[in-house]
Amino acid sequence: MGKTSASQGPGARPDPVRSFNRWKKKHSHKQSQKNQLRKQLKKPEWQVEREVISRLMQNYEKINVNEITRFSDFPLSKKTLKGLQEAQYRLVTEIQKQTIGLALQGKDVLGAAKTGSGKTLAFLVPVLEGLYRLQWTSTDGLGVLIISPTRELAYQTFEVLRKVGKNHDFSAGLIIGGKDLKHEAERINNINILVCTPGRLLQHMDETICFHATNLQMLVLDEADRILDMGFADTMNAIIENLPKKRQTLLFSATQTKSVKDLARLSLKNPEYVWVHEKAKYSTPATLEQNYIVCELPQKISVLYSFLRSHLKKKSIIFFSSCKEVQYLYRVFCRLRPGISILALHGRQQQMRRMEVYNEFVRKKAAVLFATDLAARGLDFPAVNWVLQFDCPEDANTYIHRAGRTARYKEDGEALLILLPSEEKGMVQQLLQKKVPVKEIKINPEKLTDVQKKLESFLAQDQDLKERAQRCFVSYIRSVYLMKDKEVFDVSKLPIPEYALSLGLAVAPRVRFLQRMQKQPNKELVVSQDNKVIEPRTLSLTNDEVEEFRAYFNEKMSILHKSGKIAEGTEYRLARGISDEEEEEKECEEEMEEKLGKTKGSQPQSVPSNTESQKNREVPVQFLDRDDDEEDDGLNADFLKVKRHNVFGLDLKENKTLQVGFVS
Ligand SMILES: Nc1ncnc2c1ncn2[C@@H]1O[C@H](COP(=O)(O)OP(=O)(O)OP(=O)(O)O)[C@@H](O)[C@H]1O
Repeated sequence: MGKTSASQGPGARPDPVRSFNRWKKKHSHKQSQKNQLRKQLKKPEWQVEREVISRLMQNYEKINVNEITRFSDFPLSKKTLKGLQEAQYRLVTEIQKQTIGLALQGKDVLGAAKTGSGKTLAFLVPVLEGLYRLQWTSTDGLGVLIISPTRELAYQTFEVLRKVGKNHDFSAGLIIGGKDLKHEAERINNINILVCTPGRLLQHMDETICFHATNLQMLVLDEADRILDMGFADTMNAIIENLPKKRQTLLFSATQTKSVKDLARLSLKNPEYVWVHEKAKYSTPATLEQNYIVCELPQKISVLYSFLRSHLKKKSIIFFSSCKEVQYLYRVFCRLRPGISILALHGRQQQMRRMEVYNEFVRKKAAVLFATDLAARGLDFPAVNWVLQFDCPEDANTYIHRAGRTARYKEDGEALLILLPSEEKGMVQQLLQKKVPVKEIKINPEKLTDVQKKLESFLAQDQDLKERAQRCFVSYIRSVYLMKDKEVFDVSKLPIPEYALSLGLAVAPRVRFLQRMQKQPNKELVVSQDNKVIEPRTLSLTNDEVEEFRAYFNEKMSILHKSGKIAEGTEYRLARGISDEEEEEKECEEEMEEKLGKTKGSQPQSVPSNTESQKNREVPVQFLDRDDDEEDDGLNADFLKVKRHNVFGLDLKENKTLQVGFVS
């Protein structure tokens, strides 16, 4: 019996190799048939997406604000939700909850909410969804315009857009000036979502031949109140004229002012008004503790120094009223070495430098940022513990914006306002009217260090610094002189010679406009030609005069804009009345940092290794000696103890000896 007979017999088993091959052939044939069928049936991707979109859109009408707690409760695309989740955004804030649904439904929205309440995502989510819904592609051109008042804010919005929109395929661009127009013009046409500043946008509309917004679907005006405060009303009108009438418009603002409502009337159609904190007891975040101190002008620098020495491990922003103050005091404080890293941010810096400073301050755990109101609105610096308003803000809205740089998104924060005795009554009244809960606290005189002598000696050795001190002096006086609210700002009440001394100057520089004013009859009744008694003139400008002045600059600005002769950033300086004569010298902050690095290098005990010394050189002033750090905790606790218990010791208003001490 051979093998063959056995395999061919009736009970024989089939050859497993042959039957596997047969099965395999049959299976792969079936598989290829199936694949072919699937290919025929498979819909194009766009079509599948279309179906998803129409399902999402059907759910728009069902959005119930009361049921929304997370972004995923909104009918949003997978791409947007993924971007939000990856950026750790899950729960919605009140303004997001109330506006996203309305914006998805295609309505125009005017949204107002406290600072730090999440307005950026409230418009970015609808922006992404709007274009997704239309299956927008790069060939469709410009679909969304987001207008921000400042370059910094535009940059920040652009960064958030990049983060949450990274799973979409749209192209986004940032057009804020600072680069040459031609460079931007070459790229502007391939952008679907454009984040920009008003001045630069209008310049492109006027000068870049291929730039057009005929396909525009959505316009977003962020920080609308600031756009208007900066004198961009005419620019905005001109921009809006260039946009298609059929579009959706979202307008966001932290404060509700008359001018915002005017802009809304001009740019929105039957808008939904969402003012989430309208009925709130306070207009500032509940997690923000707010206090003010009253202090004579010549003491302010020493108060600031003492404050910094007490908060060496904190992150603080100090607001000043002019660039020149920031420039001078930044340099002086670097030399004073309070023991913490100091940075400066103001409108006269080169754009690149502004970005560097912004990023550096964001990165640092403990640092102090000396800033003008450029940093006051919209900028989102994480984990800022303190906002100190060194100079009184122009009005309560500016106060709210400045203070809003801390206590953002449920975090704690503290705000301290320094007021001159002449500013106290008017400003506190305004703040209370605006529902800002501020309490007066006192300075602990034992914690004050007088730095005037040190400033004098710096200035004696450094002519450049002296000139900066003089410019700082003039610039501060001018800023008070130009303030609109004469109830709060009265230049005649400033102790001019003592202020000059406190800056380290031996004599007060001549201020032409002050001299002119002093020549005018002061507090005397003036008799007109027809023998009628006319109101006495005070040393300050009248409201009408200031208004006239501002109108003049706004007009000048818009003419310059139209003729393309203006560089961005200049507009704010003009609007604030800082003349061209005073054009700033070249920035030399790096040079200062380098100098400081070298000084440090000469202290071998604080430079243990090469790498460390290199690290140290990267920052202007960095914990220059260890004693400072050790002292920090005690000082800080003391400051807080005194503050919390409201027993700041000596009342400055009553005890003038302290003031004399500072000006002597
Ligand atoms: N849903 C959210 N979940 C977590 N964090 C959020 C959320 N929304 C916003 N934030 C964070 O809160 C902070 C403030 O947000 P945003 O800058 O949008 O506030 P804003 O209302 O525009 O403030 P301002 O009026 O000062 O410009 C940011 O750091 C942001 O990342």
